[in-house]
Amino acid sequence: MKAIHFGAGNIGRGFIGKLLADARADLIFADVNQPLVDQLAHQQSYQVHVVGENAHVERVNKVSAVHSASPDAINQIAQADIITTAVGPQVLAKIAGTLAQGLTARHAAGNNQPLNIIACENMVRGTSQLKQHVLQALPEALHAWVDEHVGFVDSAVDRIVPPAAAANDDPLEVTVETFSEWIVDSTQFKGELPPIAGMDATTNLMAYVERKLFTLNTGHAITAYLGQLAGYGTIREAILDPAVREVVKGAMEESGAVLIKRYGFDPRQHAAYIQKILTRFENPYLHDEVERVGRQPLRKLSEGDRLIKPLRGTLEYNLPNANLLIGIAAALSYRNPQDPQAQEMLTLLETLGTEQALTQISALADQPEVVAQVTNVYNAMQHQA
Ligand SMILES: NC(=O)c1ccc[n+]([C@@H]2O[C@H](COP(=O)([O-])OP(=O)(O)OC[C@H]3O[C@@H](n4cnc5c(N)ncnc54)[C@H](O)[C@@H]3O)[C@@H](O)[C@H]2O)c1
Ligand SMILES: O=P(O)(O)OC[C@@H](O)[C@@H](O)[C@H](O)[C@H](O)CO
Repeated sequence: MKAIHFGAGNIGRGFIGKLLADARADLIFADVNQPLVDQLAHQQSYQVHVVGENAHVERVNKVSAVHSASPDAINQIAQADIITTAVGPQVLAKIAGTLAQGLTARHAAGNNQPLNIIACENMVRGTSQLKQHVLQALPEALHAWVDEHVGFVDSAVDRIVPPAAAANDDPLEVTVETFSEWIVDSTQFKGELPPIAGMDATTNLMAYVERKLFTLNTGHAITAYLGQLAGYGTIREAILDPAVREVVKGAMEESGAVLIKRYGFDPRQHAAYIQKILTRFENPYLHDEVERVGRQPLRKLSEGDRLIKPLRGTLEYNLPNANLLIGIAAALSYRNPQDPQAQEMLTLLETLGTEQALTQISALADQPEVVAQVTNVYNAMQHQA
């Protein structure tokens, strides 16, 4: 099995790339970070520290790396059996051009073997969105061939992987939690399901994507935003504060009530799922900064993402949402001069005012009452800060 993984970052090296290597795939990382590409190409292996219960170190061997926009990457796409990504939602559109060039070369070479492409990003049906970008970049004459031979497979991916400590002298080493979950949509594959241990297939992907994004990521984001407001640097410090924990747990329960109603999850199992997530946030072996988890607040406040989509669910089913509203106000309060989206959000708040900025950022024009409620909480937070 020949595999190309776009994005040799935390989740790329620490989770998806590792599973592909464990499955004995011939694995090539594709990234834009040239020093990282050079280091991987030179070293061809790296260590993964699995921390928590049964802590141990694993080595990933025999990997190679190319620049993601290079002719090498295009050649590799022409020959690959599986392509995965962990580049960030906003980067999918950027790699679509390279994928389209690779597919064009594959077609020209007469390679009709099935190819499956799986985006492993924190978003709902990210691969389907990537497919649209790729089709836009391809001549129409190739669309039918792509439909026949290339599977665009949506997935849900869960493993907390913060960046390695700055003091670490091995830039390739990654530290990961023990827990991991990678679920793919079995209905979208072309050819046989690739034999990758740790990749589980389902016919009911949406339930798993929303369960993960609207529980773990909802709680994670709120922990980060309330954590920053309370002056904490890490997720662990924040979640150990009873006041933060109460809102985070409450917001996950509010979102959970929507998920239970929508997908029929067992309420007791869902409560256990939330409890396990709280324990994962407390992980004493991970140093996960609130700035990583809170990154790109405009994305996190967008209508289909972890804060607003669960809120919309509570409005649809007439369910409680007081903690989600606090979480949204905390997200608006997030400040980070190093994060372009945090800066853009601040500019919007200053130029438009809170109500109009939130309405625009989160597409809430039809919910003026909710916007007013969040604004009240936000104003109170600014006075306390
Ligand atoms: N870290 C986690 O805990 C975690 C867990 C689950 C899902 N995710 C998701 O995985 C994705 C990546 O997250 P991460 O934490 O690994 O981020 P990261 O910043 O560590 O890694 C992203 C990598 O993508 C590379 N990249 C950027 N533009 C590229 C391009 N055009 N072509 C190829 N590579 C490019 C970057 O250089 C970087 O190495 C995100 O969508 C994130 O939401 C992360
Ligand atoms: O990657 P983001 O920015 O969408 O979200 C930040 C974290 O919540 C996220 O990376 C989690 O660590 C991950 O989703 C755990 O599976």
